[in-house]
Amino acid sequence: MALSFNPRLVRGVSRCHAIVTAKMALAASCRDFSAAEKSTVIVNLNDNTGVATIQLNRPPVNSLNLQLLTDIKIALDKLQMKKDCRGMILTSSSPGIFCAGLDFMEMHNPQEGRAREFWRSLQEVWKMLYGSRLATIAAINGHSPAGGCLLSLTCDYRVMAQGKFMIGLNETLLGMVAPFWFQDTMTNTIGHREAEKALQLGLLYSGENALNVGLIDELVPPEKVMQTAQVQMQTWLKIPDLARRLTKEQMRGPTLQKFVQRQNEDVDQIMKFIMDSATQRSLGIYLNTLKHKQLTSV
Ligand SMILES: CC/C=C\C/C=C\CCCC/C=C/C(=O)SCCNC(=O)CCNC(=O)[C@H](O)C(C)(C)COP(=O)(O)OP(=O)(O)OC[C@H]1O[C@@H](n2cnc3c(N)ncnc32)[C@H](O)[C@@H]1OP(=O)(O)O
Repeated sequence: MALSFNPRLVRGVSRCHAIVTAKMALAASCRDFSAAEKSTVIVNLNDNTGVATIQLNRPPVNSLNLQLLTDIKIALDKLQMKKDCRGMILTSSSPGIFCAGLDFMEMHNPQEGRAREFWRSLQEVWKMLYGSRLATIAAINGHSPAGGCLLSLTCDYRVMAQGKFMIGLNETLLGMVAPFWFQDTMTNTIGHREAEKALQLGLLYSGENALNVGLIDELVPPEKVMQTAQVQMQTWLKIPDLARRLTKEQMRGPTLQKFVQRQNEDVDQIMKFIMDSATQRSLGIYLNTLKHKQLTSV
């Protein structure tokens, strides 16, 4: 079967693989917790406030490949082991793009072993973030489709930048089905009826409409996103940690338990789906759509 081939995308990916690690000047009270020299995340912990920041740092669009997922997991592991860390703000080092979702190169004609590892890493990152003991806020400073939207939905609160940015689970537009745990995370946030529409139609919301349906909690000018997230974090950290954490556990527990029960089955289903030629054909068509910039938000 002939597959669509998008040279522009392939160029983008080889560039992505040459990972750029931004150097940050650290304030005296901040410690750099980045996973490694060539990490695709920048992590800082402010010792005075107990609030950490994880910046996705995989230009140009922070698409989630195996390395970025692994680096997020390492960073979270380290932060959650620090007793004095109480909150985490998730954002991007590239204003204009929070996260473009899963890296197409992990999905397009993958090796099965790598694809399994990739999917398990995504599951692990979701599970850690959704069940995190930390108060978590997504500072969504740009586009946030699909897997990017999922990452933000794992957080306790979402602040998004005003502008022409879009957010949503647009999987059906790719001819794909958002897995049940993507769907559950969305439904828990915006309710069943809105999630039914959003998921079936693959809706990408503008900031205003995302605010209207409760997909985000605040919409602010781009330069105020981080500051707003930090102010909001103080509200969350005023609550005694144990009470807040146990409440979160109770609210999210059933979704996490369902996920754990079906986690292996989910990997098998995804593998069957992604290794299928019809899936690869749809994906190829979508990649051409992306090339011609036909994505629009509602
Ligand atoms: C192994 C198992 C895997 C999968 C299982 C299969 C199915 C199960 C369910 C799947 C669930 C899927 C979840 C997803 O997240 S799929 C990804 C969906 N993402 C999108 O649809 C977003 C696509 N991107 C865009 O719309 C735009 O790029 C964006 C984010 C609005 C930014 O626009 P702009 O600033 O104009 O930048 P460009 O479009 O020019 O992009 C720059 C550069 O990046 C490349 N790129 C963009 N997105 C991705 C991506 N997701 N993966 C890899 N590369 C990406 C793009 O091609 C450009 O490359 P260039 O060479 O031109 O610089």
